[in-house]
Amino acid sequence: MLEGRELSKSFGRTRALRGADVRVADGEILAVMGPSGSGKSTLLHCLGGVLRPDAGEVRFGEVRPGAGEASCGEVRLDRLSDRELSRLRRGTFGFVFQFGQLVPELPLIENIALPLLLAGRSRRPALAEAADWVARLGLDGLWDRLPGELSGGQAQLAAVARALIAGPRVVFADEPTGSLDSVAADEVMELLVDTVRAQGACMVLVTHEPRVAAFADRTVTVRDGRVVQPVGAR
Ligand SMILES: Nc1ncnc2c1ncn2[C@@H]1O[C@H](COP(=O)(O)OP(=O)(O)OP(=O)(O)O)[C@@H](O)[C@H]1O
Repeated sequence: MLEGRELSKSFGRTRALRGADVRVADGEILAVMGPSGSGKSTLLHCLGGVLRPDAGEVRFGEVRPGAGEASCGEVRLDRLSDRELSRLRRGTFGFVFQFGQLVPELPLIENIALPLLLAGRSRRPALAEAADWVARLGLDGLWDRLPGELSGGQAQLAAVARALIAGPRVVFADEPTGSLDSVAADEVMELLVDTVRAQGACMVLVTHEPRVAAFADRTVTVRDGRVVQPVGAR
């Protein structure tokens, strides 16, 4: 459903990606591991349409059996306009990063409702849906707190809820538990993985931690800007 082929990306003289190939199947949770600076985040950003690769292809959508290369359900992200990319990022993809994703001036409930409000949903139903998430996160009573008044774990649960509330087809998570202790990290991972599976979405999960990668269906390693497939991988 999501595939990067021969992806290359440089920042000045730094070659962050050097022909990376990766594929995420429908409903699959893929962990991406590898040493610091090997290109994991750059790969996630290229797959998620945050960065445009210098070379290579990013394909997203259904590849129907027998429909050939140019199946009509498939989109080439690397060829989309900035406007089309931003629509895809807002409506079809969900993002969770390590830090600082909540809008500091908005209360918890409005932070969670934000994707629905940006998509044009009226305020009342959007806030009602966000309130269901607040309850599910066990954060009842904190709905009007500002992000600065939440613990790191609570803020990260809210960031996950915000990434998932609009039902994205692909979730991109870059070190989603990097700033948390192991109890809060497990809570965040369980919420992410359970919801991604329930929604039938797929996920690209960048992490340094084997404990977090263990939540995935499959793990690949990035080394020097290329994806190294483990022995026996599909
Ligand atoms: N915006 C940028 N400008 C300049 N160099 C960058 C930029 N983003 C990444 N790089 C460089 O590209 C290389 C790959 O970075 P990337 O963040 O993808 O690695 P990573 O594997 O995710 O690292 P980490 O595990 O430390 O987060 C690094 O050498 C990094 O310094």
